[in-house]
Amino acid sequence: MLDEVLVNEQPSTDTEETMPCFQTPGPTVTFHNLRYRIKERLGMFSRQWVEKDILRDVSGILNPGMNAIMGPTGSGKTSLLDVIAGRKDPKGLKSGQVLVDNTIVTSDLRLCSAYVVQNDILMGTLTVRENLAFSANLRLSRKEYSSADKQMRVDSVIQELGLKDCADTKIGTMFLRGVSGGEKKRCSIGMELITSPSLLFLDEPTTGLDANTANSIMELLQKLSKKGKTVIFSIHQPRYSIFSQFDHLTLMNKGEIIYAGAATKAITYFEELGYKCEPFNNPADFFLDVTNGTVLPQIHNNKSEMCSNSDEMVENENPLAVIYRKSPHFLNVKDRLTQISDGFDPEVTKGDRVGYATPFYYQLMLVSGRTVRNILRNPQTSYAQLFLNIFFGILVGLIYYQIPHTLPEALQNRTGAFFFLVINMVFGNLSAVELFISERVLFIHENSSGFYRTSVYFLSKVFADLIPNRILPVFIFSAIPYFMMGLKPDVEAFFLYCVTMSMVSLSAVSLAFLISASAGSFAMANILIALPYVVMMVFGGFLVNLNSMLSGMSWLNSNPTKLMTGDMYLDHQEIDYSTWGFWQNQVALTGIMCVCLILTYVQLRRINRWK
Ligand SMILES: Nc1ncnc2c1ncn2[C@@H]1O[C@H](COP(=O)(O)OP(=O)(O)OP(=O)(O)O)[C@@H](O)[C@H]1O
Repeated sequence: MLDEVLVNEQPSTDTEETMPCFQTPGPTVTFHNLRYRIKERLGMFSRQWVEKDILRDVSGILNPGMNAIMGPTGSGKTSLLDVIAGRKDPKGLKSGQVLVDNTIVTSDLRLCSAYVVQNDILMGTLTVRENLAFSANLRLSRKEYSSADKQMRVDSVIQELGLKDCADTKIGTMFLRGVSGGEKKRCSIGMELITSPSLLFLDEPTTGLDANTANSIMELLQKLSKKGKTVIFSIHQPRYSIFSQFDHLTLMNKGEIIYAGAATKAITYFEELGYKCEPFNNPADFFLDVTNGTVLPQIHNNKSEMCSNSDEMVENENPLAVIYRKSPHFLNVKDRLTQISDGFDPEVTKGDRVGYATPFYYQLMLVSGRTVRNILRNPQTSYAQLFLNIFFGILVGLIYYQIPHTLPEALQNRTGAFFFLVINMVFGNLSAVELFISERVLFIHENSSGFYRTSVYFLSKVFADLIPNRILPVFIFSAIPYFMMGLKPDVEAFFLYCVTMSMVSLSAVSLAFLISASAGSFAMANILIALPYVVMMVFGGFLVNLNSMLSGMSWLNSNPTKLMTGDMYLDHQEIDYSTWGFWQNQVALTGIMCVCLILTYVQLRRINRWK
């Protein structure tokens, strides 16, 4: 049904707004002599690195249909899937290449294929339908699809994936019970099927699901593959009903392929090597037992001798991998790969026209809309921020209620009150450090799957957080103590006071954003943010006289407020209270804010998207 809507899909010719997809039937993916190496530090503080090959010269051909990559944990299934899908850091690829329909995909295969990650990454506060609509609106070109078309596409996916009953249920968050695990997985697959890709990658699609749900997910994938799509997935230990749906099986062990070919012929292949699968044994379990060495060859022939006698092998060589490389299966694959390599013209490339499906302003509108909706449906932080500001506003107002105009209280209380206000502006914004940490995985996934640009995400978060959480509460907080303390009842003075408070708040928030985009965890972010805040507090001039401190780093021990007027105090502190002196501070705070925001954006662009 879904495909009926999509069969005539033609990629647009517009470079900016095109996301070419391989047409149905899906492409044939070939990988030639892939060698992938990672570098690991020997110890936490060690300067020495060890290199480890996690894919050792693997080659294969994956045609339209159900292509399973199986193997014990740590065998390299996910790594192979990621390298083929273009999701693994290319720096580690020491040799080999991946061809899709005999051509190199130069631009980004990530943008024209679909990849369903193992842990479902969805916006928990949105419903299934809203999540799917978000994907449709951002990933289908507006030139080709009207709103009604997109709506129809969302409905088809819901129908196709059996999500009708939970279409209007929220996905769920830590505080909100949402759809079941199986429905979440279906929704994750649906997010990708929206673009009707004919090449679909899935990383362990059944992990964490009960047997029936896992089965129904695999039936769904099989249905898609029967319509001509190339479905490639890694899977750990499937039950028989799932295994029987595989067309092609790639069996891996320690970064090498020990069998690749028709799933139905795998048992015969291993039986020829002397292994015996008991009549009621699940073939998938049998293969893993063979791979792990738990089962040994029972019938003895030349090949089985090789399997059990590893003395003949070069050290670290896996006998099963060596036998596979000498098998007719592999020689056949090798022949076909050689033919492909011979006929392959490196100049002809595919995917040059990959780009975002929608323009910047449209992405900004949709992503900001989702962010605002997320805040409204998850308003705890905003309420807490508002409550905190009102509480502290009243507290400061009560402590310094109607500040006297006579010395020394007039001066001492005013400096104390301003110190308290500024500190509250800074520390009251600590919650901003969670902004880019809590959604980091979602951002990386959506950004690398071509939903939106980094700048769009950055701007939507900044605006959606700044206005409800940072600017509105500041005005409420500032107004309460101002009038309670009985400060100058003058519109201009109140306005300048609000500007100063807002700028202090915004620069503190920007610094928190920068830390949030740079740190990988809350714990780290909290440590990093405390440092500049405490330094600013100490060096702010309220606690230490800067002049005396800079000259001798000695503590101020005279009490300047005793016999001084306000002007004298400011002079003593060498604070310029002329008009320019005032605006100088605002310019400095604006500068800090701009620098922090620019660096935050740079950090977001630098976030490592590779696995
Ligand atoms: N980026 C990386 N850095 C360090 N080690 C890595 C990296 N990627 C993969 N590895 C290592 O390579 C090996 C294969 O990992 P991979 O995730 O591909 O295995 P897998 O077969 O999918 O395992 P599982 O079923 O447990 O997910 C593991 O030992 C893993 O620790």
